[in-house]
Amino acid sequence: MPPMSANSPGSTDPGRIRNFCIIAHIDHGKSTLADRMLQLTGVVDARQMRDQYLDRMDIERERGITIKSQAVRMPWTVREGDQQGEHAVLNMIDTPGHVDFTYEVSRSLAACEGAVLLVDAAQGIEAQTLANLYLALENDLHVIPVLNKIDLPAAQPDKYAEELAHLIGCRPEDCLRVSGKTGDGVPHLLDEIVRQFTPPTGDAAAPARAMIFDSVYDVYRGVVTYVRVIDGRIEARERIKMMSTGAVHELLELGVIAPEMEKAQALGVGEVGYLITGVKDVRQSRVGDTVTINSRPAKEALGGYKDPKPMVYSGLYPIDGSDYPDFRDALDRLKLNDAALHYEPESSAALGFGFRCGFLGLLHLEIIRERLEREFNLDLISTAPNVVYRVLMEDGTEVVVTNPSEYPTGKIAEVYEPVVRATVLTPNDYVGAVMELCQGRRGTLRGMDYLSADRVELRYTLPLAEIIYDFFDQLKSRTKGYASLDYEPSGEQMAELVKVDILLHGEAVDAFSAIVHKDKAYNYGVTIAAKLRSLIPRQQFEVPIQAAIGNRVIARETIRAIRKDVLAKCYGGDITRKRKLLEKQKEGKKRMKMVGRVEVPQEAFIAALSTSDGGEGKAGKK
Ligand SMILES: Nc1nc2c(ncn2[C@@H]2O[C@H](COP(=O)(O)OP(=O)(O)OP(=O)(O)O)[C@@H](O)[C@H]2O)c(=O)[nH]1
Repeated sequence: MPPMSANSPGSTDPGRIRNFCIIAHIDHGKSTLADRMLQLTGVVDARQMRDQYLDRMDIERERGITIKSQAVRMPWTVREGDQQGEHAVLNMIDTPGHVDFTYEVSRSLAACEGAVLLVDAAQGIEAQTLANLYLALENDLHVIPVLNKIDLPAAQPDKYAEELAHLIGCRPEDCLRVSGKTGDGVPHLLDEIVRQFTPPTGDAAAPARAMIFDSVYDVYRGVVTYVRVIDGRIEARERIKMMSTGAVHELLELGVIAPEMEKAQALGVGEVGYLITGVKDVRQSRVGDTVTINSRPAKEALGGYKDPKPMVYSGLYPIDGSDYPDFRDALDRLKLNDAALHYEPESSAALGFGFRCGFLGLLHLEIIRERLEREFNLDLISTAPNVVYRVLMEDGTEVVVTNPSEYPTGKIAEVYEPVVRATVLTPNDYVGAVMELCQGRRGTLRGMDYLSADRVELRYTLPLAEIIYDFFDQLKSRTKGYASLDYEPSGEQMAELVKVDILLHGEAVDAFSAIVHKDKAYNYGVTIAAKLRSLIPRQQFEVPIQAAIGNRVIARETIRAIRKDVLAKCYGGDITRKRKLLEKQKEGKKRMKMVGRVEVPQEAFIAALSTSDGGEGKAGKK
């Protein structure tokens, strides 16, 4: 070990530092490799080791996915090669792998000089391998291609080294081969990280500038902000300033993660660490923002700060109405840790009081919902997710619609819907199936490339609304699980959309209103109407279920009345008496029809929403 002073936080020579991240398609083994690195560098010993050390949230561990990025400082002494014996400080920044969190990935990348591109040697390149690689290249990172899981019998490292080399433009032998599981090849990878990645450069004398690449809420300590120092130096007990808002906070503590929090006196150029200010809300300390010192502030913020905007909305309602206050408190608590979560109260005739919530995507929605149910013990129902529409009225006004039941009724000139640029990677055999699916979802083919003889990249522009439902499940089932998907927002397009209302006994049921493409309106109407018919019990009177666009009914189902058999005791005999009885019954029914209200058990709504095709799309792992 080098003497403490040379490599301790605040006084580390930037020349010794390497800031890097591991990028990979989901399940290609990023967390496992990170675990091995922690062990090999000695920051976690075997006794403390548990799988996926860095994924701290329970949900992360159970789902095996990384939601929030973390950064660990690891000492490494080069074992072989021309730099043998050099004492380096490695900062490994773990990045989330899912499309919903691309913004966090790109911020983490901006804090690094290099990226380890990890590819499962039994699977080859997948859609997020490409997406992450492009993000890394956009951030000017040096990329080390690495094939993982070489211990697997099904591994084909030679084949995929060719593919990877072709993609990056290097030689197949430049692709390293490791097993995160056994540790094979990992020390060599650590050596190569020191050798190939450049150390950070920054102006030590300039006013401090540090980029926030993550910010998490801790119940005991308030918000913990992860930063990478670009210029200057941040010392404990200084007052820091957030450059996007101008807010000034007292710095209570700073330090590094190794892999638990370790207090330090300062953080210098190129260093990665944490800041604690005592603020209680992550919105005050947002990913992408620049931190400077209040007494000597930097003039210009680091570029690239972006406010995360919700892409998908859904109404969340407690199944038991008396849970509403708890639900509100739970959302307030979650918000402290999630700057991207939006919500406002709404009420629905069918579901009672709840909140309209905005999410980055479907996985984000599922995670929040699961956390609400698990950590706060709430039973919730969510309405079909929808995207945000921009409606231009003929009178020139503009309405932004986040809830279908608030779709304007006046004269509409144009409607815009968000679109995404999607990349699908699929084996050659399934190209036809993928194209059929994308076309059925109003996709426009933008390009097609062969990455190798049997692997094709298809690029589509697709309406976001068409993929938030069951697109991913469909893609997987049509390609026997072989295709992978990645997408990013790509503006909006004009579309012929209509609002379909579902009327129960003549009254619109807000929870089922949906904005759909005009060609799909009929299908939506028929499906929901049929589903409700099967779920709502028969009443004393006839209940029509209608799907309508404006005043035009496009589908109808009827729940037949329970017909009391008034003739039961009237054998044979007098036909006029029979007729009289029937007349009377009809009148009774009529009265019921006019004055009666349909008694629909809430369970029926809940069942209809949770099983509808467009209901809770399963985002799953991508
Ligand atoms: N045989 C073998 N299995 C591995 C290796 N590395 C990872 N795995 C397994 O692959 C699966 C996925 O590994 P993770 O490390 O969770 O993958 P990840 O890329 O971090 O996944 P996300 O956090 O969801 O992005 C787990 O079941 C691991 O046990 C390896 O080198 N060899």
